[in-house]
Amino acid sequence: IQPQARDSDPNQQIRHLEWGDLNFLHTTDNHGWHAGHLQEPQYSADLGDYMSFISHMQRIADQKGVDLLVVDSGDRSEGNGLYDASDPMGKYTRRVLRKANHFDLLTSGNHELYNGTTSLNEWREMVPHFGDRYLSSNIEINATGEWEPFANRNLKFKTKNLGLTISAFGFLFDFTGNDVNTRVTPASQIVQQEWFRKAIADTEVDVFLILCHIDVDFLELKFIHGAIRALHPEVPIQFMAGHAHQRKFRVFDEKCSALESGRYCETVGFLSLSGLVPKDKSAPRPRDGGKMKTFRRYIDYNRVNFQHHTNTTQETFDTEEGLALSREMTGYREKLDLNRLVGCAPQDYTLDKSPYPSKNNWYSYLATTLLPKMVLNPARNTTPHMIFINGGSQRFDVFKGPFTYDTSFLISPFTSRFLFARDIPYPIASRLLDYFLRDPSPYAIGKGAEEPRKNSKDIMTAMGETPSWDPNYDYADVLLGHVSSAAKWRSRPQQQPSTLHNHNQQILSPFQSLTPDYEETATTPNHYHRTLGYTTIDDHGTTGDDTVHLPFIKYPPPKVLQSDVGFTPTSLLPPAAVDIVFFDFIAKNVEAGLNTIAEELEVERRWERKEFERYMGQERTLTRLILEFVGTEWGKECV
Ligand SMILES: Nc1ccn([C@@H]2O[C@H](COP(=O)(O)O)[C@@H](O)[C@H]2O)c(=O)n1
Repeated sequence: IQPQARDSDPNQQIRHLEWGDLNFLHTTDNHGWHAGHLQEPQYSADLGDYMSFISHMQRIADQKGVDLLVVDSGDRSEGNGLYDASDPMGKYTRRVLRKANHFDLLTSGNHELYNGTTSLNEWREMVPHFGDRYLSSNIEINATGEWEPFANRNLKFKTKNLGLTISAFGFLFDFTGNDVNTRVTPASQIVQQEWFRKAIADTEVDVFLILCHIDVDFLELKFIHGAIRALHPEVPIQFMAGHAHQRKFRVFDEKCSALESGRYCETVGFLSLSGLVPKDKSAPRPRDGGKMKTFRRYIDYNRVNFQHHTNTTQETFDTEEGLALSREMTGYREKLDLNRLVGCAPQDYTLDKSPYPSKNNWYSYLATTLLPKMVLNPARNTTPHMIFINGGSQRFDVFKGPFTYDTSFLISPFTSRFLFARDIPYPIASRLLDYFLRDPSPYAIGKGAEEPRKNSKDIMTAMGETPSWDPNYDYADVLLGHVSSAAKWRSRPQQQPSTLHNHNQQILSPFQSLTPDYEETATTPNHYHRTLGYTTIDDHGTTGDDTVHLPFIKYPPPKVLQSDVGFTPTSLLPPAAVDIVFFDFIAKNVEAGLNTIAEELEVERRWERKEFERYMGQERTLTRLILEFVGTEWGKECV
């Protein structure tokens, strides 16, 4: 744990783990948060603590004679000062991850590929270090003038204790926002390639393991599932998924499920498979034979929970390696000056725990206060303008109290530049937001590829081209929006709110009664403390989270926010034309939006991206602007 962080409340109710034959610890979308959450005790463990946890879990697995695999689904990059403040970015993150060397298997996310230098450094430093264990079945890199697989496409191996034969792959969703030095082949094409078909034709495999940076509800998983199931109706398939920044678990069939383990070092996903029978007759027989069973649990990323699950104490938990790694990260954080106090946030500003717009919402604060004050171009300041920011560019809540140099990266890590399109006729400009809201491009977190993924034509084409396609799949649920059995849980009859009480015997609000954990709450002994946290509902029900929490309400964040400067949109006399100011990250969307609207309005003018100009200097990133704003506007007396 880092010196500035605090341990979580030890008096919370924690649900246990059920070990199986093959067990997993899974992380995803950590985005550089390996030093832990300094302002949130519930997620305050760091990578050193996680290493100690893994070593105890490994000991338990060995004692039980079962297997444990530690896997990571990518997006280790971007989103925390430990990653973003170094030059080159990720220098220390990659170093500590190599030193920890704790992954049995890992793969890449989209954030390893947005920036050409990031992908090159990942390929140069991480891929050779992890060797065969770094899996990437659908990414290629051109680092030497030739295209080559980014990492190992498939690994077949036997587990240490039970000798289970695993065939593992690593997939990224159909991502198209990558730099030109990498290319991503859609899963629907990979499943038809010779090498993949040969690999899945293997009849010795006990478990197909698909490590992927793909949300459990994305269509890509159906392609992979369908291709394997067509050859192996009975062999277990396990997806270890990522990308949506959520805790999710989805059942595909009796022997196939997908686990997605949240984000930002808030969650370690635990999954166990029991009832596995090795095809290799010389392998030891698992004790629990019989019907296959899958168990999942989302562990809150803190030392108290890690100790609970390993039956250790403050005195017996830490390993030498874990402590050394924590110290090393403390040193890097000091070197990067991440603890420097910049200002004091006067209140909490949240991305999705308060409605947009409202006074506690960060996007609202940006739109009304910060952007108009900080996004400046002396030559154009007097021209009315609209500033557009894609919602996914803002990554984390601001907490009341100390705002450090590190915080600026947690909130807004990207180095996007501000561009502008000058003198856009108001009738066109005023329709842009609506265009963005209708456009399927990824403006927000976890949204995936640019192409509309629910396009029935694409799906039918792919089905036709995949000879082994399982005709029993119901594609309607993909086309219409997936309704998993989680929805059934949500819609099942609830207890009356008036009969429910929390541990302080307060009557719960009707909203709270919607969360199934309250059925437990009503019968839980009073001595447990309840903190706000995850109350996940997934395909196995309502008890996936290891810690029994009070729920927080989540509101939809804006896909794109608009800040109007120098005019009042409701005025009867709007300006004839405005400047459109935006991140270069959405430049192609602005270009497409302007031209689509112009066409709709039968205006002849068309725009090209090369006409867009810099609104501010290259170094005036939103991260920098936030730092300057906080330093001058928020004061340094934290109460
Ligand atoms: N340079 C960038 C890169 C990404 N974004 C935003 O992040 C979203 C993707 O993040 P995930 O963690 O969900 O993979 C993407 O849709 C953008 O909204 C950005 O703003 N700038």
